[in-house]
Amino acid sequence: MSRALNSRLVLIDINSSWQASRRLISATATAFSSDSSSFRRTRGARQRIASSKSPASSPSPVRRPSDGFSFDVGLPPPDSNSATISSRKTATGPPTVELEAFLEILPPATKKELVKHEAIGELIEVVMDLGRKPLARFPSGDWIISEQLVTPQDLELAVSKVGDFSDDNRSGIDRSLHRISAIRNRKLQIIGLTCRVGRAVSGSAEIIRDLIEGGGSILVIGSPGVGKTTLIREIARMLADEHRKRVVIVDTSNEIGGDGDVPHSGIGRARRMQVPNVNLQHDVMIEAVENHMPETIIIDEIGTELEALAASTIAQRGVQLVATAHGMTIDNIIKNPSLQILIGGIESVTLGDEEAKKRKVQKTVLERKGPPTFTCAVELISRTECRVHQKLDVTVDAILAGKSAPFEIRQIRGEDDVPHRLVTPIPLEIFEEEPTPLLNKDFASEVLSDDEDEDEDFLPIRYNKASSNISTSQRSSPVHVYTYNVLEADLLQVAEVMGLEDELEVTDDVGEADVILASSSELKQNPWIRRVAKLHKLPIFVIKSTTMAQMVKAVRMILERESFGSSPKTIQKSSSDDIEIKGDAPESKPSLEELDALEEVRLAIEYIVIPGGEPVELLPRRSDIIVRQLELVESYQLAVENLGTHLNPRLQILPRRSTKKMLPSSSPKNASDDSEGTTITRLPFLKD
Ligand SMILES: Nc1ncnc2c1ncn2[C@@H]1O[C@H](COP(=O)(O)OP(=O)(O)OP(=O)(O)O)[C@@H](O)[C@H]1O
Repeated sequence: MSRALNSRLVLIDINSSWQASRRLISATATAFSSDSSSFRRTRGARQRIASSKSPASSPSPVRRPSDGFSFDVGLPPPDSNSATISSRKTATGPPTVELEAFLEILPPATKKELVKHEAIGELIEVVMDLGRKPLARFPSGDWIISEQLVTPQDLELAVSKVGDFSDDNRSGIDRSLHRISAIRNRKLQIIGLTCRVGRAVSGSAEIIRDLIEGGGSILVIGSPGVGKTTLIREIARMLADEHRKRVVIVDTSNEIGGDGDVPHSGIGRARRMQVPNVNLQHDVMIEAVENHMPETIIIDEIGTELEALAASTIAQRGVQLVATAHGMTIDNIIKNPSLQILIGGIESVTLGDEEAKKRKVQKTVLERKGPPTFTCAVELISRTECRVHQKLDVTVDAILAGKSAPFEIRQIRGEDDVPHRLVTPIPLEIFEEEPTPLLNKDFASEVLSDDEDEDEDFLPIRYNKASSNISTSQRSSPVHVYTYNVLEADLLQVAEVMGLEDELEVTDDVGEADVILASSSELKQNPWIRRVAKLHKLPIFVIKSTTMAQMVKAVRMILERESFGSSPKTIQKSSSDDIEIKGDAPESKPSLEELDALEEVRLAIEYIVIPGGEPVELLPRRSDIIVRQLELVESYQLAVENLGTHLNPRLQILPRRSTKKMLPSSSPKNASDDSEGTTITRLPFLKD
């Protein structure tokens, strides 16, 4: 197998203009053909692959104005000459010079075995844990190198050959890109090493060349080891060498520019700032902008809130940012409170009736607070495939609205005998979804029928809102939720953003739970969830997908159930084995208007009156509904006034504690037999 990395030196020499190369790369059907010594691309650009036996032809990776650009696959150590470049061989060949530096740190016996592996050129990591067999990681999987267990001497030998470990327990080999990470025992002695082979992979950023050239800030995300660092190293080189930009790398673990004070040539002309202490990364990021006039800043791993803030400051100063963050998808970033700022931050917004109707969404929505720090985002799926979000703001807005985000899938479609195969962009796909159903609808319609595939995004299963087994008076605060296949952290995060974190708790003891929240797929796969629910007499809320919007709905419905619950109900077994939760007074089921009115009260109190200390005037309502509103205000022990008229009663909730208890009345009249502007104290109150 001869993929780009493990292969011989490849020179791509494009004489056409930069624009031409750009067009070339973005062409959907870019085709290559190759043989052992050369390959052609069908759009006129000339390339040649220097024979691995022709070291003299190895160029500097720096762009030469006269001949377009050139780059090599498999980078030499900076002090090596061209001959060392050409020593790169196919995967089945002997290791390269730089790989040899890596192998040097291994115990001789381990090294001897490892070099025999046919895919040595593709080696990713060697893991050495005290008292265990040494392990090699390849793209194809893990491989036990030898039966001999790792000894303290093996580890000592390795440690003696690498630089000092910094406070993130990482070290490197001078002038190489390899990363050595230590695991320590409680006495801080090193008992394990993860030794990663670092490589500069020229051409690895072709897949997003258009984004790089576009000048926008790029966020690269992907799971550990997928190739993020390798990608941004190449981006740094491209921008510095080919675009002559002033690029500064904030290199926290010396992973991008390699260990030692002279940076690896893999970063080209880009400058590199080392970071003395991992916790100072954000300071160095700001220092880079303030002192070195960069046009682009490259950062590996934005992980803390301070770093995210620094990134946003940098972006505000008009500097292009290229950074990585851990996570598989944008959704992960949105749900990470420390990193949320990178996508603009999120907040919970209560829509007015009209707006809610116009948008066809529930009243409380999550929205982006401000512009994202990055223009676009790249989700690295593998070294050869990524999802591109050209407009991060659009993507984030779509996710928050519970819709599928628009994205582009890009692949490098390589064949074993083709050293490089470039971008195959698939046109932007926008998957429009119907807006999720309104929350404030008749709950009766949300009770699931036997057909579990009912077309609802979020449904309480066999649970009638008016049929809670917990009455308002019995309500335990917070509500304890037991989840199946719904991430606890996500749920709590949503509750926090909605300001409801005190009202909801996730429990891992189903006996303590008030409700069950499950994903529909989980419920389908595990019928015993129903049995558990039945046993504990719990309603099951089902969400179709674990998007933020769905979670918001889930939280709202779970808590609204508490707010609106009426008298204690019982869970009854249906004729089938399924649980059926029946209300004993279906006629008391709240109307849509009533739900809306109560929701208005709840939001006013929880978002404005209590946190902001401001009074809120409610909409005029029918007097029977006013009575229900009063009951709800009473449960918060807040004072109210009637600002309306006899025919048009209207409440104002005041930010002060009620000294009286109100008597809920069943008679609408009670709520309204006053004239304009009279206070609600004319309504019947209980004595203190
Ligand atoms: N395009 C590529 N071709 C060949 N090897 C690659 C490529 N990209 C990455 N690698 C190799 O894969 C391994 C992991 O790459 P890298 O360190 O860039 O991943 P990462 O996503 O930054 O990991 P982490 O999140 O753990 O820092 C390294 O050994 C690297 O040399």
